[in-house]
Amino acid sequence: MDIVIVKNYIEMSKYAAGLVGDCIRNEEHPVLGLATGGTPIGLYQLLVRQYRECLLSFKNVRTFNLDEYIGLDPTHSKSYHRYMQEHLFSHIDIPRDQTFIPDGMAASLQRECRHYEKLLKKFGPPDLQILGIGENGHIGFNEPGSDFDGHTHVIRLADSTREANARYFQSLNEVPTHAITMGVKSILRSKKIVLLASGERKAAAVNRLLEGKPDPDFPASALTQHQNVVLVVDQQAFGK
Ligand SMILES: O=P(O)(O)OC[C@H]1O[C@](O)(CO)[C@@H](O)[C@@H]1O
Repeated sequence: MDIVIVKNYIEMSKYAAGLVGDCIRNEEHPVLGLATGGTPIGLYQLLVRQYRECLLSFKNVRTFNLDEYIGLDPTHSKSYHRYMQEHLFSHIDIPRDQTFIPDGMAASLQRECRHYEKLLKKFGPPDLQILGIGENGHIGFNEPGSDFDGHTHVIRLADSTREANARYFQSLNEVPTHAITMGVKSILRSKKIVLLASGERKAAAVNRLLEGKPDPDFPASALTQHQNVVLVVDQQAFGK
């Protein structure tokens, strides 16, 4: 794992935007794996800026999001569908049918998981996968105890994740209890993985990741089994 230590959140976002820009410019049909949450918002702002300045086009890009809450309609203000529209898709020239996010409202969630995995196999794997890290070590919504061989599946969110994400909702009660997430194995198929971590809240998770021991109780540790991972971490999250 390559480790890039940057000063702060802005520098982390800039570094990541550089890697995404390189990927889009170098690949004929780039496939990006995208994350949500607070971590990649700065990255998306920079990508939108590069598009507006005509430095980047997303016309040939396909995107796969890691996860979606179960039970939230795509128009729900806290759904990841809506998040992606608000932070990225509605501001750039990516064709709608080239963006994929699991459907958390699907009548059959199991069928939706299989369908998403098929799409990943057909168009993927991502050339570059953006990841954040949960305070409990989750990647996507693969919670502690997740199988490293897992594909896209339904997951019950850990209490610690619901508590951490309650800051995005009006109250803890509103945070969905379940999500669809790409599995650890689906994530590890990506050609390159960029893991972003910013702020003191992430320092313990980053520390544990750097211990380097694969442990299903700490899902991010699966990344130590991948040959092309860049951890972009700011000084606070690195604990220095
Ligand atoms: O960036 P946050 O809001 O701290 O969340 C950490 C990670 O957990 C997830 O929200 C789970 O989907 C990631 O997408 C995110 O990067």
